[in-house]
Formats: sequence, structure tokens, C-alpha cells
Amino acid sequence: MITVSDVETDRPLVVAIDGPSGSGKSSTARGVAERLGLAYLDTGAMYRAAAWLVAEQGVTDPAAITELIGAAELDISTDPKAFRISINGHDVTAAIREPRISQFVSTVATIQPVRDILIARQRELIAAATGGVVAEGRDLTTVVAPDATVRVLLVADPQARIARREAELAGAANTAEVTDQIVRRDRDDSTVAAFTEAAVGVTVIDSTHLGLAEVIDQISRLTKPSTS
Ligand SMILES: Nc1ncnc2c1ncn2[C@@H]1O[C@H](COP(=O)(O)OP(=O)(O)O)[C@@H](O)[C@H]1O
Ligand SMILES: Nc1ccn([C@H]2C[C@H](O)[C@@H](COP(=O)(O)OP(=O)(O)O)O2)c(=O)n1
Repeated sequence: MITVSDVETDRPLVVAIDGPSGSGKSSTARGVAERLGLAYLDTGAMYRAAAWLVAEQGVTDPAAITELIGAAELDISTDPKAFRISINGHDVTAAIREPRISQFVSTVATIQPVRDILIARQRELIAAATGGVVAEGRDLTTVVAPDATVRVLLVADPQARIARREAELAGAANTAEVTDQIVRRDRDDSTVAAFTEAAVGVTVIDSTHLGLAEVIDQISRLTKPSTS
């Protein structure tokens, strides 16, 4: 078996990808993980599962939400070919993609103590991925894994992101709803995570006019040692 490691430090390879909604983080990260034989961590799915549980329990007070998430059993697969997530024994793999969760998730993701709980769990999952991992979300390059081997901010114009999400939802939400899920959500989310501008050392890739395969190629190339 090939062990993919960070050539300079000999630690497992960690690829951190951040970006706004619809920029292509999940599909790209999964593609890079599959190509390089790495684990895949979808941190947004963890916030979505937390939001699902909060909605299911009807909890509204931030302190009670924090307590609920702190006590929750969150189980997430890091196999890029078989994504699955459950919370307190409920398989929520499909439910977390429903528009009602997309609309609500920022309410939970902007509670800092909730973030602290999920960030600690994300760091554990990254550390446990001894064969290397591609992790994506909003604050991987800045907070969760600022020492990652490769750090990428994946961006795309809002129009392209809205069109992609609309195509993906195939009529399950209208343009106004999708625009809310993208533009309003990014605005809310950017109050707690810095994904609108690249931090020092982070490579920006604009996918507006790039196909998925090209973005996967570009990120995969960044993991290879430079020959110059
Ligand atoms: N470079 C790209 N070009 C065109 N469509 C893309 C590209 N990257 C991703 N997509 C599509 O856009 C949609 C949103 O991508 P996704 O990976 O879920 O984004 P994010 O995780 O950033 O929200 C998906 O349907 C995906 O197949
Ligand atoms: N590291 C992360 C990942 C996601 N979030 C929040 C912000 C988003 O509104 C939700 C859902 O993230 P997700 O990546 O699934 O959202 P998109 O697929 O990009 O629309 O979680 C976060 O605050 N920090």
C-alpha cells in the first residue's frame, strides 16, 4: 500500500479546502480523496447533522443547543466512496441535504460553543486519518487545520454557484430559495468563519470557468513536491 505523506514533515498528507456554498468543495474534495487514496471529511455535514438534531428536538436557546450537541453521538464516515452520517443513532445522510436544513443550518453553525465542540471532533477525525485526508468546509485552512500540507480556497461567482445548486436540486427549490441558501447563508456564515478571503499561504482556485476534473487536477498537483 502506498502511504501518502507530507514530503517535508513526513506527517500524513492533509488537504484543507474552504469556500462558499456551491463553489464545488464537496465534489472536488471527494474527487481528490478518491484519486489520491485519502480519507474525506465533510465538516459541513457535521454542522448539518447538528442542525437536524436541533430542529428535531425543537430546541431554540443557544445554551440548550450547545448542551444538546455536546452530548450528541455523531458518527461520520470518512470513506470518499461511501459517505454516511448519523447522529444519536439516526441515519441523517439524506435528510441533512433537505432545503429546510440548508435554510436553518447557519443558526446552529454561528453559535461559537457549538463550533468549538465540532472543531474538536474534526481535529480528532483528521488526526485519526493516518493515511492522509482531504477535509473541506469554511474554516479548515484557518482554524481546524491551519498547518495542513495543502490549503485551498475554492471560489466561484455567485451566479455560477446558484446555477449549480439549482441544477443539483432539480426543482426541489426555486431560484429565490436557492439564492437565499447561497447568498444569505454565506453572509451569515462569514460572521464566524473567514472564507471570503484567502489567509496567507492559501492557494485560491476560481472554479467559475473550470470543470470539476480540472479543479481536481489542480488540487492534486499541489500535493506533489515541486520539481523546480
Ligand atoms: N467546477 C465545477 N463546474 C461545474 N459544476 C461543478 C463544479 N464543481 C462542482 N460542481 C457541481 O456544483 C454543485 C455544488 O457542488 P458541491 O461540491 O456540493 O459544492 P459545495 O460543497 O462547495 O457546496 C454540484 O452539483 C457539483 O456537481
Ligand atoms: N467548517 C465549516 C463547515 C460548514 N459550516 C457551516 C456553514 C454552512 O452553512 C453549513 C453547511 O455547510 P456545507 O458545506 O454542507 O454547505 P454547502 O454544501 O457549501 O452549501 O455549515 C461551517 O460553519 N464551518
